[in-house]
Amino acid sequence: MVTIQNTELKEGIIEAIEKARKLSMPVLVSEVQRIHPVQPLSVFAAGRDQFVGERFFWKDPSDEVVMIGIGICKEIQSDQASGRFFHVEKQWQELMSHSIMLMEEKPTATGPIMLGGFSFDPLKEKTDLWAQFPHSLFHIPKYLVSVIKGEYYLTTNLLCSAEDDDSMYELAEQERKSLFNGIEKQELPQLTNLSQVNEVYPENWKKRVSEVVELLKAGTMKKVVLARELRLQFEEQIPVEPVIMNLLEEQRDSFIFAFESRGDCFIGASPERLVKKVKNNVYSTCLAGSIARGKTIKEDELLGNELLCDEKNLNEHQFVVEMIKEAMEKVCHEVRIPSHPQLLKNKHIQHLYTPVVGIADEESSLLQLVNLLHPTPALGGVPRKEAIESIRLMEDLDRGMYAAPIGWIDFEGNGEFAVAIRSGLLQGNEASLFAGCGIVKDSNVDSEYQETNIKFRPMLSALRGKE
Ligand SMILES: C=C(O[C@@H]1C=C(C(=O)O)C=C[C@H]1O)C(=O)O
Repeated sequence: MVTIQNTELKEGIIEAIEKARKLSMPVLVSEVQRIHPVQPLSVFAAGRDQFVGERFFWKDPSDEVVMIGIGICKEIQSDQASGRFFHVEKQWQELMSHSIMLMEEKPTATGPIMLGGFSFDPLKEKTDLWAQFPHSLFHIPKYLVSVIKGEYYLTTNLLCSAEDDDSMYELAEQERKSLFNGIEKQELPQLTNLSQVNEVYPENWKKRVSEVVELLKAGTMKKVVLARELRLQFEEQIPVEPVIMNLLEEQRDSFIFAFESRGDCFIGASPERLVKKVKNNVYSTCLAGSIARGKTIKEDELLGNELLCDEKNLNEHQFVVEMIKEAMEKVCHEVRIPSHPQLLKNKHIQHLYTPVVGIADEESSLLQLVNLLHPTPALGGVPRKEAIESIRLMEDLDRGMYAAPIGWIDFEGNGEFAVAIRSGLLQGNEASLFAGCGIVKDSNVDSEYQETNIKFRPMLSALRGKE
């Protein structure tokens, strides 16, 4: 039983309405209370009836932060191509600067939070595939359940305008009661049958890889990441809940995310952190260089050792290390990076992995770091500008939010962004899955193709397709 306490939300709403009248702008009121433990996926499922299309699920690899956003209190977007990170940040800071917070304690990832992300390349022509996701899109959820180090919190966010009155309180109370009523008895919908898997023009993709290899041999570029798409058909509409459940079970050490917008859902299990900021502490990840998992422990070790010694993969990895180091040094007075990569093993794949830790200068912000880091050469290439231009021109794919930053920010500027890989877009009874790999001048077309097949597996398996 989730008990929602009577708190000072009503007084907060009255105060926010008065403030909204004085300032002639809407004012956010945010209330946080502790609640009894509740299954995160049941909260997500409970939002299905009233808030389908307005939900967000997030879990980090260490289970430190689990968040479920239900409903939209306010949407923040930007269609600007240049300066989009700062445009979003400005809107967020403005809203925060006059918001009212009702909370006895301030654990991270509670209170007003914006959840969402950015597209890979705002200059790439948008296709119908991503019509439901603007290039920069964040939701401040109406109701947010956060599980922080085993403690459970419910945040209620309401945006009060001059025309509102205190009946808002009764409405919110009714809404959250009906959301939490019988939550433990929630039954998750079943996954429907997968009827078809189509590779989207694989031969064209291979041709593009060869063209890029020639370009790299001839020119000054060193690396370009090329991605491709699988299109899946199901017998009926794909429910999000069982897909999240499968990802949670199978991809334990990954960021699990699901972002609903206007009927579609972008979902995935990424092993790659772009950046995390807690006060002045900054964390990032260099992840590039991949090989399959072995079928036996012995084979797995052999493959891992092969990867750790493989020059092509080590070079690909080094591009990422150098770029992340350079980017972080712009806003950090201390950056620590181990000199050799280690292995990061997920269920279907292993990678070269180098963690990065920094101490940020006082005035630097999380979105400033996102701006500096996205896209790293793990998803774009080297040099960054030329590689992005080549991807824009040569890749027959609208990446949308694939390979782009997805995550959250709280009112104190703390938060985390993952790189949205191992991901897919659910659209009614169809899904698109995305996977790419770094092309360098000694790339072999068939091995790169095989590598993308491995990278489709986490999502394919969660959708119960053939692995
Ligand atoms: C591009 C993807 O993955 C990225 C590319 C990698 C590589 O080329 O080795 C490894 C990890 C990711 O940074 C993907 O999964 O789609």
